[in-house]
Amino acid sequence: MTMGLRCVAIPVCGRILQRTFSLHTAHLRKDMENFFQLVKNIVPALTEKKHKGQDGRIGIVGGCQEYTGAPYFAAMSALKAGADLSYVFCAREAAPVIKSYSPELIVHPVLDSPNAVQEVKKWLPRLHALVVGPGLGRDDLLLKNVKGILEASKARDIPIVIDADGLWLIAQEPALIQGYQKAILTPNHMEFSRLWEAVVSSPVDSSDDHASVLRLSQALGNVTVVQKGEHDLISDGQQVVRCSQEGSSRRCGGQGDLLSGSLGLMAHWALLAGLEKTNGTSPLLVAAWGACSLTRQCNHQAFQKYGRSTTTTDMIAEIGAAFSKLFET
Ligand SMILES: NC(=O)C1=CN([C@@H]2O[C@H](COP(=O)(O)OP(=O)(O)OC[C@H]3O[C@@H](n4cnc5c(N)ncnc54)[C@H](OP(=O)(O)O)[C@@H]3O)[C@@H](O)[C@H]2O)[C@@H](O)CC1
Ligand SMILES: Nc1ncnc2c1ncn2[C@@H]1O[C@H](COP(=O)(O)OP(=O)(O)OP(=O)(O)O)[C@@H](O)[C@H]1O
Ligand SMILES: [Mg+2]
Repeated sequence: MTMGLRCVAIPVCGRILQRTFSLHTAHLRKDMENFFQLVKNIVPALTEKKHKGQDGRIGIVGGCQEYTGAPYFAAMSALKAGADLSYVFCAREAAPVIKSYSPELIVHPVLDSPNAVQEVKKWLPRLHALVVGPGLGRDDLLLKNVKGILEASKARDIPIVIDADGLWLIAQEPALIQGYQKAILTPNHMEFSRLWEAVVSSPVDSSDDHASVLRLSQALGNVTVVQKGEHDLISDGQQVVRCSQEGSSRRCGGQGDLLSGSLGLMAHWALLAGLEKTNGTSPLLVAAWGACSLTRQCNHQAFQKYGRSTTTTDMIAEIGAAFSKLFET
Protein backbone atom coordinates (compact mmCIF):
# COMPACT_ATOMS: atom_id res chain seq x y z
CA MET A 1 0.00 0.00 0.00
CA THR A 2 3.03 2.28 0.44
CA MET A 3 3.11 4.82 -2.34
CA GLY A 4 6.06 5.65 -4.49
CA LEU A 5 8.56 5.22 -1.72
CA ARG A 6 10.22 1.98 -2.59
CA CYS A 7 13.93 2.24 -3.16
CA VAL A 8 14.53 2.30 -6.89
CA ALA A 9 17.95 1.09 -7.99
CA ILE A 10 19.07 3.25 -10.87
CA PRO A 11 21.31 1.30 -13.30
CA VAL A 12 23.51 3.38 -15.56
CA CYS A 13 22.21 1.97 -18.80
CA GLY A 14 19.58 4.31 -20.25
CA ARG A 15 17.18 1.58 -21.35
CA ILE A 16 17.05 -0.19 -18.00
CA LEU A 17 16.68 3.16 -16.28
CA GLN A 18 13.65 4.00 -18.40
CA ARG A 19 12.05 0.62 -17.67
CA THR A 20 12.66 0.94 -13.93
CA PHE A 21 10.95 4.31 -13.88
CA SER A 22 7.94 3.11 -15.86
CA LEU A 23 7.51 0.20 -13.42
CA HIS A 24 7.81 2.69 -10.59
CA THR A 25 5.21 4.95 -12.19
CA ALA A 26 2.87 1.98 -12.67
CA HIS A 27 3.15 1.18 -8.93
CA LEU A 28 2.44 4.80 -8.11
CA ARG A 29 -0.65 4.85 -10.30
CA LYS A 30 -1.96 1.64 -8.75
CA ASP A 31 -1.38 2.91 -5.22
CA MET A 32 -3.11 6.20 -6.09
CA GLU A 33 -6.14 4.25 -7.34
CA ASN A 34 -6.15 2.23 -4.12
CA PHE A 35 -6.14 5.31 -1.98
CA PHE A 36 -8.91 6.99 -3.96
CA GLN A 37 -11.00 3.89 -3.37
CA LEU A 38 -10.20 3.83 0.35
CA VAL A 39 -11.23 7.48 0.73
CA LYS A 40 -14.44 6.77 -1.17
CA ASN A 41 -15.08 3.91 1.27
CA ILE A 42 -15.00 6.22 4.31
CA VAL A 43 -17.23 8.99 2.92
CA PRO A 44 -20.64 8.65 4.56
CA ALA A 45 -23.62 8.17 2.27
CA LEU A 46 -26.01 11.08 1.86
CA THR A 47 -29.38 9.73 2.94
CA GLU A 48 -32.67 11.23 4.09
CA LYS A 49 -32.56 9.21 7.30
CA LYS A 50 -29.92 11.28 9.09
CA HIS A 51 -30.31 14.20 11.44
CA LYS A 52 -28.26 17.39 11.63
CA GLY A 53 -24.87 16.73 13.15
CA GLN A 54 -24.51 13.07 12.25
CA ASP A 55 -22.11 13.69 9.38
CA GLY A 56 -19.76 15.72 11.53
CA ARG A 57 -19.51 18.30 14.29
CA ILE A 58 -16.02 19.74 14.11
CA GLY A 59 -14.38 22.18 16.55
CA ILE A 60 -11.60 24.58 15.65
CA VAL A 61 -9.43 25.93 18.47
CA GLY A 62 -7.79 29.12 17.24
CA GLY A 63 -8.37 32.76 16.41
CA CYS A 64 -6.82 35.71 18.22
CA GLN A 65 -6.40 39.44 17.70
CA GLU A 66 -3.91 39.04 14.82
CA TYR A 67 -5.32 36.00 13.07
CA THR A 68 -9.00 35.67 12.29
CA GLY A 69 -8.75 34.32 8.74
CA ALA A 70 -7.09 31.00 9.58
CA PRO A 71 -9.80 29.62 11.95
CA TYR A 72 -12.46 30.83 9.54
CA PHE A 73 -10.78 29.00 6.63
CA ALA A 74 -10.46 25.80 8.66
CA ALA A 75 -14.03 25.87 9.96
CA MET A 76 -15.54 26.71 6.55
CA SER A 77 -13.48 23.99 4.87
CA ALA A 78 -14.87 21.38 7.25
CA LEU A 79 -18.41 22.55 6.46
CA LYS A 80 -17.86 22.69 2.72
CA ALA A 81 -16.34 19.21 2.72
CA GLY A 82 -19.53 17.90 4.30
CA ALA A 83 -19.57 18.55 8.06
CA ASP A 84 -22.96 19.52 9.46
CA LEU A 85 -21.72 21.91 12.15
CA SER A 86 -18.48 23.83 12.64
CA TYR A 87 -17.59 25.46 15.95
CA VAL A 88 -14.80 27.97 16.53
CA PHE A 89 -13.33 28.44 20.02
CA CYS A 90 -11.35 31.67 19.89
CA ALA A 91 -10.17 34.67 21.90
CA ARG A 92 -12.87 37.20 22.80
CA GLU A 93 -11.80 39.95 20.44
CA ALA A 94 -11.56 37.61 17.45
CA ALA A 95 -15.12 36.35 17.77
CA PRO A 96 -17.12 39.26 16.27
CA VAL A 97 -14.70 39.40 13.37
CA ILE A 98 -15.01 35.68 12.61
CA LYS A 99 -18.79 35.81 12.97
CA SER A 100 -18.94 38.70 10.55
CA TYR A 101 -17.25 36.61 7.84
CA SER A 102 -19.98 33.99 7.87
CA PRO A 103 -23.34 33.18 9.43
CA GLU A 104 -22.54 29.47 9.05
CA LEU A 105 -20.13 29.25 11.96
CA ILE A 106 -20.87 28.88 15.66
CA VAL A 107 -18.31 31.00 17.47
CA HIS A 108 -17.44 30.77 21.16
CA PRO A 109 -15.31 33.66 22.49
CA VAL A 110 -13.84 31.67 25.36
CA LEU A 111 -10.19 30.93 24.69
CA ASP A 112 -8.74 33.78 26.79
CA SER A 113 -11.29 33.56 29.59
CA PRO A 114 -10.16 32.36 33.05
CA ASN A 115 -12.36 29.25 32.74
CA ALA A 116 -11.55 28.54 29.08
CA VAL A 117 -10.91 24.83 29.63
CA GLN A 118 -14.23 24.34 31.41
CA GLU A 119 -16.06 26.29 28.69
CA VAL A 120 -14.64 24.13 25.90
CA LYS A 121 -15.01 20.95 27.96
CA LYS A 122 -18.78 21.50 28.03
CA TRP A 123 -18.82 21.12 24.25
CA LEU A 124 -16.47 18.16 23.90
CA PRO A 125 -19.17 15.49 24.26
CA ARG A 126 -20.78 16.93 21.10
CA LEU A 127 -17.62 17.18 19.01
CA HIS A 128 -16.42 14.48 16.64
CA ALA A 129 -12.98 16.01 16.05
CA LEU A 130 -10.91 19.00 17.07
CA VAL A 131 -8.51 21.06 14.94
CA VAL A 132 -6.08 22.89 17.19
CA GLY A 133 -3.92 25.79 16.09
CA PRO A 134 -5.08 27.75 13.02
CA GLY A 135 -4.66 31.42 13.94
CA LEU A 136 -4.08 30.58 17.61
CA GLY A 137 -1.04 32.83 18.03
CA ARG A 138 1.60 32.26 20.69
CA ASP A 139 0.27 34.13 23.68
CA ASP A 140 1.17 32.30 26.90
CA LEU A 141 -2.32 32.45 28.40
CA LEU A 142 -3.94 31.02 25.25
CA LEU A 143 -1.33 28.28 24.99
CA LYS A 144 -1.84 27.33 28.65
CA ASN A 145 -5.57 27.03 28.06
CA VAL A 146 -4.99 24.96 24.93
CA LYS A 147 -2.88 22.55 26.97
CA GLY A 148 -5.86 21.98 29.23
CA ILE A 149 -8.15 21.53 26.21
CA LEU A 150 -5.78 18.97 24.72
CA GLU A 151 -5.70 16.97 27.95
CA ALA A 152 -9.50 17.03 28.22
CA SER A 153 -9.91 16.00 24.57
CA LYS A 154 -7.46 13.12 24.92
CA ALA A 155 -9.34 11.92 27.99
CA ARG A 156 -12.45 11.70 25.79
CA ASP A 157 -10.54 9.97 22.98
CA ILE A 158 -11.42 12.69 20.46
CA PRO A 159 -9.43 12.79 17.19
CA ILE A 160 -7.20 15.88 17.19
CA VAL A 161 -5.56 17.57 14.21
CA ILE A 162 -2.72 19.85 15.29
CA ASP A 163 -1.61 22.61 12.95
CA ALA A 164 0.12 26.01 12.91
CA ASP A 165 0.62 27.47 16.44
CA GLY A 166 -0.70 24.23 17.90
CA LEU A 167 2.50 22.72 16.51
CA TRP A 168 4.48 25.50 18.16
CA LEU A 169 3.02 24.36 21.48
CA ILE A 170 3.83 20.70 20.73
CA ALA A 171 7.42 21.66 19.89
CA GLN A 172 7.67 23.28 23.35
CA GLU A 173 6.08 20.26 25.05
CA PRO A 174 6.00 17.09 22.91
CA ALA A 175 4.70 15.05 25.87
CA LEU A 176 1.32 16.70 25.30
CA ILE A 177 0.71 14.52 22.25
CA GLN A 178 3.28 11.74 22.67
CA GLY A 179 1.73 8.39 21.81
CA TYR A 180 -1.82 9.68 21.33
CA GLN A 181 -3.07 7.44 18.52
CA LYS A 182 -5.85 9.78 17.41
CA ALA A 183 -3.56 12.75 16.76
CA ILE A 184 -2.54 14.03 13.33
CA LEU A 185 0.13 16.70 13.01
CA THR A 186 0.24 18.79 9.81
CA PRO A 187 3.57 20.66 9.76
CA ASN A 188 4.74 22.88 6.91
CA HIS A 189 8.46 23.07 6.22
CA MET A 190 9.29 25.35 9.15
CA GLU A 191 6.99 23.59 11.59
CA PHE A 192 8.51 20.24 10.67
CA SER A 193 12.02 21.52 11.48
CA ARG A 194 10.87 22.82 14.86
CA LEU A 195 9.24 19.52 15.77
CA TRP A 196 12.28 17.60 14.61
CA GLU A 197 14.61 19.69 16.77
CA ALA A 198 12.33 19.17 19.74
CA VAL A 199 12.04 15.37 19.54
CA VAL A 200 14.94 13.95 17.51
CA SER A 201 18.48 14.57 18.67
CA SER A 202 20.31 14.07 15.35
CA PRO A 203 20.21 16.60 12.46
CA VAL A 204 17.45 16.23 9.87
CA ASP A 205 18.50 14.44 6.66
CA SER A 206 17.05 16.83 4.08
CA SER A 207 17.98 14.44 1.26
CA ASP A 208 15.53 11.81 2.54
CA ASP A 209 12.14 13.31 3.43
CA HIS A 210 10.59 9.86 3.47
CA ALA A 211 12.89 8.65 6.26
CA SER A 212 12.50 11.93 8.15
CA VAL A 213 8.71 11.87 8.33
CA LEU A 214 8.78 8.21 9.36
CA ARG A 215 11.32 8.95 12.07
CA LEU A 216 9.43 11.96 13.42
CA SER A 217 6.22 9.95 13.65
CA GLN A 218 8.06 7.16 15.49
CA ALA A 219 9.77 9.61 17.84
CA LEU A 220 6.34 11.00 18.76
CA GLY A 221 5.03 7.52 19.56
CA ASN A 222 3.46 6.80 16.14
CA VAL A 223 1.20 9.82 15.92
CA THR A 224 0.28 10.48 12.28
CA VAL A 225 2.42 13.19 10.67
CA VAL A 226 1.62 15.00 7.40
CA GLN A 227 4.69 16.76 6.05
CA LYS A 228 3.33 19.36 3.62
CA GLY A 229 5.29 20.42 0.58
CA GLU A 230 5.75 19.87 -3.13
CA HIS A 231 4.58 16.33 -2.37
CA ASP A 232 2.79 15.64 0.89
CA LEU A 233 4.31 12.76 2.87
CA ILE A 234 2.17 11.06 5.47
CA SER A 235 3.38 8.58 8.06
CA ASP A 236 1.99 6.66 11.01
CA GLY A 237 5.44 5.44 12.02
CA GLN A 238 4.97 2.18 10.13
CA GLN A 239 4.61 3.28 6.55
CA VAL A 240 4.83 6.42 4.47
CA VAL A 241 2.34 7.39 1.79
CA ARG A 242 2.76 10.18 -0.67
CA CYS A 243 0.13 12.52 -2.09
CA SER A 244 1.13 14.14 -5.35
CA GLN A 245 -2.27 15.23 -6.61
CA GLU A 246 -1.70 18.03 -9.08
CA GLY A 247 -2.05 21.48 -7.46
CA SER A 248 -0.52 24.62 -8.86
CA SER A 249 2.44 26.89 -8.32
CA ARG A 250 0.33 29.37 -6.34
CA ARG A 251 1.23 29.42 -2.64
CA CYS A 252 -1.14 31.93 -1.03
CA GLY A 253 -1.53 31.82 2.78
CA GLY A 254 -4.38 29.78 4.20
CA GLN A 255 -4.04 26.60 2.11
CA GLY A 256 -2.84 24.73 5.19
CA ASP A 257 -5.97 25.86 7.03
CA LEU A 258 -8.14 24.34 4.30
CA LEU A 259 -6.17 21.12 4.76
CA SER A 260 -6.46 20.99 8.56
CA GLY A 261 -10.18 21.83 8.60
CA SER A 262 -11.11 19.22 6.02
CA LEU A 263 -8.79 16.72 7.71
CA GLY A 264 -10.63 17.13 11.03
CA LEU A 265 -13.78 15.97 9.27
CA MET A 266 -12.15 13.16 7.31
CA ALA A 267 -10.40 11.87 10.45
CA HIS A 268 -13.82 11.50 12.06
CA TRP A 269 -15.26 9.77 9.00
CA ALA A 270 -12.29 7.41 8.69
CA LEU A 271 -12.31 6.37 12.35
CA LEU A 272 -16.05 5.85 12.24
CA ALA A 273 -15.73 3.72 9.10
CA GLY A 274 -12.94 1.66 10.70
CA LEU A 275 -10.30 -0.73 9.43
CA GLU A 276 -12.79 -2.86 7.54
CA LYS A 277 -13.57 -0.01 5.16
CA THR A 278 -9.92 0.98 4.86
CA ASN A 279 -8.84 -2.59 4.10
CA GLY A 280 -6.57 -2.66 7.13
CA THR A 281 -4.78 0.61 6.31
CA SER A 282 -4.62 3.09 9.21
CA PRO A 283 -7.84 5.18 8.99
CA LEU A 284 -5.89 8.33 9.80
CA LEU A 285 -3.50 7.71 6.88
CA VAL A 286 -6.51 7.42 4.59
CA ALA A 287 -8.07 10.59 6.03
CA ALA A 288 -4.83 12.53 5.63
CA TRP A 289 -4.34 11.37 2.06
CA GLY A 290 -7.93 12.37 1.29
CA ALA A 291 -7.58 15.85 2.78
CA CYS A 292 -4.23 16.47 1.03
CA SER A 293 -5.69 15.41 -2.33
CA LEU A 294 -8.72 17.61 -1.78
CA THR A 295 -6.63 20.66 -0.87
CA ARG A 296 -4.37 20.24 -3.89
CA GLN A 297 -7.31 19.67 -6.24
CA CYS A 298 -8.98 22.87 -4.93
CA ASN A 299 -5.74 24.69 -5.57
CA HIS A 300 -5.60 23.29 -9.08
CA GLN A 301 -9.19 24.21 -9.93
CA ALA A 302 -9.00 27.70 -8.46
CA PHE A 303 -5.74 28.34 -10.30
CA GLN A 304 -7.38 27.40 -13.61
CA LYS A 305 -9.84 30.24 -13.06
CA TYR A 306 -7.85 32.91 -11.27
CA GLY A 307 -4.18 32.21 -11.95
CA ARG A 308 -1.87 34.44 -9.96
CA SER A 309 -4.73 36.10 -8.12
CA THR A 310 -5.97 32.81 -6.61
CA THR A 311 -6.62 33.10 -2.87
CA THR A 312 -7.76 30.60 -0.25
CA THR A 313 -11.31 31.94 -0.49
CA ASP A 314 -11.29 30.90 -4.17
CA MET A 315 -10.01 27.46 -3.16
CA ILE A 316 -12.75 27.01 -0.56
CA ALA A 317 -15.33 27.83 -3.24
CA GLU A 318 -13.95 24.84 -5.19
CA ILE A 319 -14.30 22.29 -2.37
CA GLY A 320 -17.69 20.99 -3.53
CA ALA A 321 -16.64 20.41 -7.13
CA ALA A 322 -13.21 19.08 -6.15
CA PHE A 323 -14.73 16.64 -3.68
CA SER A 324 -17.21 15.35 -6.28
CA LYS A 325 -14.50 14.95 -8.88
CA LEU A 326 -12.20 13.01 -6.56
CA PHE A 327 -14.42 11.05 -4.24
CA GLU A 328 -18.08 10.81 -5.26
CA THR A 329 -18.92 7.45 -6.78
N1 LIG B 1 -5.30 34.77 6.99
C1 LIG B 1 -4.85 34.29 8.17
O1 LIG B 1 -5.35 34.62 9.25
C2 LIG B 1 -3.74 33.32 8.16
C3 LIG B 1 -3.07 33.06 9.35
N2 LIG B 1 -2.13 32.12 9.45
C4 LIG B 1 -1.66 31.89 10.80
O2 LIG B 1 -0.45 32.56 10.99
C5 LIG B 1 0.17 32.00 12.16
C6 LIG B 1 1.63 31.73 11.87
O3 LIG B 1 1.72 30.70 10.87
P1 LIG B 1 2.95 30.63 9.89
O4 LIG B 1 2.79 29.46 9.02
O5 LIG B 1 3.12 31.95 9.25
O6 LIG B 1 4.08 30.41 11.00
P2 LIG B 1 5.62 29.96 11.09
O7 LIG B 1 5.70 28.57 11.54
O8 LIG B 1 6.32 30.96 11.93
O9 LIG B 1 6.16 30.01 9.61
C7 LIG B 1 6.45 31.23 9.09
C8 LIG B 1 7.76 31.16 8.35
O10 LIG B 1 8.12 29.86 7.95
C9 LIG B 1 8.84 29.91 6.75
N3 LIG B 1 8.28 28.93 5.84
C10 LIG B 1 6.98 28.51 5.75
N4 LIG B 1 6.84 27.59 4.81
C11 LIG B 1 8.06 27.39 4.28
C12 LIG B 1 8.54 26.54 3.25
N5 LIG B 1 7.73 25.69 2.59
N6 LIG B 1 9.87 26.61 2.97
C13 LIG B 1 10.69 27.45 3.64
N7 LIG B 1 10.28 28.28 4.63
C14 LIG B 1 8.98 28.25 4.94
C15 LIG B 1 8.70 31.31 6.21
O11 LIG B 1 9.94 31.96 6.38
P3 LIG B 1 10.42 33.20 5.41
O12 LIG B 1 10.39 32.66 4.01
O13 LIG B 1 9.41 34.27 5.63
O14 LIG B 1 11.77 33.52 5.92
C16 LIG B 1 7.65 31.92 7.08
O15 LIG B 1 7.85 33.29 7.37
C17 LIG B 1 -0.61 30.72 12.47
O16 LIG B 1 -1.51 30.97 13.52
C18 LIG B 1 -1.34 30.48 11.20
O17 LIG B 1 -2.51 29.70 11.37
C19 LIG B 1 -1.80 31.23 8.36
O18 LIG B 1 -2.60 30.10 8.54
C20 LIG B 1 -2.05 31.91 7.01
C21 LIG B 1 -3.39 32.58 6.91
N1 LIG C 1 5.57 23.36 -3.38
C1 LIG C 1 4.32 22.92 -3.36
N2 LIG C 1 3.74 22.42 -4.48
C2 LIG C 1 2.47 21.96 -4.48
N3 LIG C 1 1.67 21.98 -3.38
C3 LIG C 1 2.19 22.47 -2.25
C4 LIG C 1 3.54 22.97 -2.16
N4 LIG C 1 3.76 23.39 -0.90
C5 LIG C 1 2.62 23.16 -0.24
N5 LIG C 1 1.68 22.62 -1.03
C6 LIG C 1 0.31 22.24 -0.67
O1 LIG C 1 -0.36 23.32 -0.03
C7 LIG C 1 -1.08 22.87 1.11
C8 LIG C 1 -0.67 23.71 2.29
O2 LIG C 1 0.71 23.57 2.52
P1 LIG C 1 1.58 24.79 3.03
O3 LIG C 1 2.98 24.32 3.13
O4 LIG C 1 1.28 26.00 2.20
O5 LIG C 1 0.94 24.97 4.48
P2 LIG C 1 1.01 26.19 5.48
O6 LIG C 1 2.31 26.90 5.35
O7 LIG C 1 0.69 25.64 6.82
O8 LIG C 1 -0.21 27.10 4.99
P3 LIG C 1 -0.94 28.30 5.77
O9 LIG C 1 -0.65 29.51 4.98
O10 LIG C 1 -2.38 27.93 5.75
O11 LIG C 1 -0.39 28.32 7.16
C9 LIG C 1 -0.76 21.38 1.28
O12 LIG C 1 -1.87 20.61 0.86
C10 LIG C 1 0.39 21.13 0.34
O13 LIG C 1 0.24 19.93 -0.34
MG1 LIG D 1 -0.13 26.74 8.45
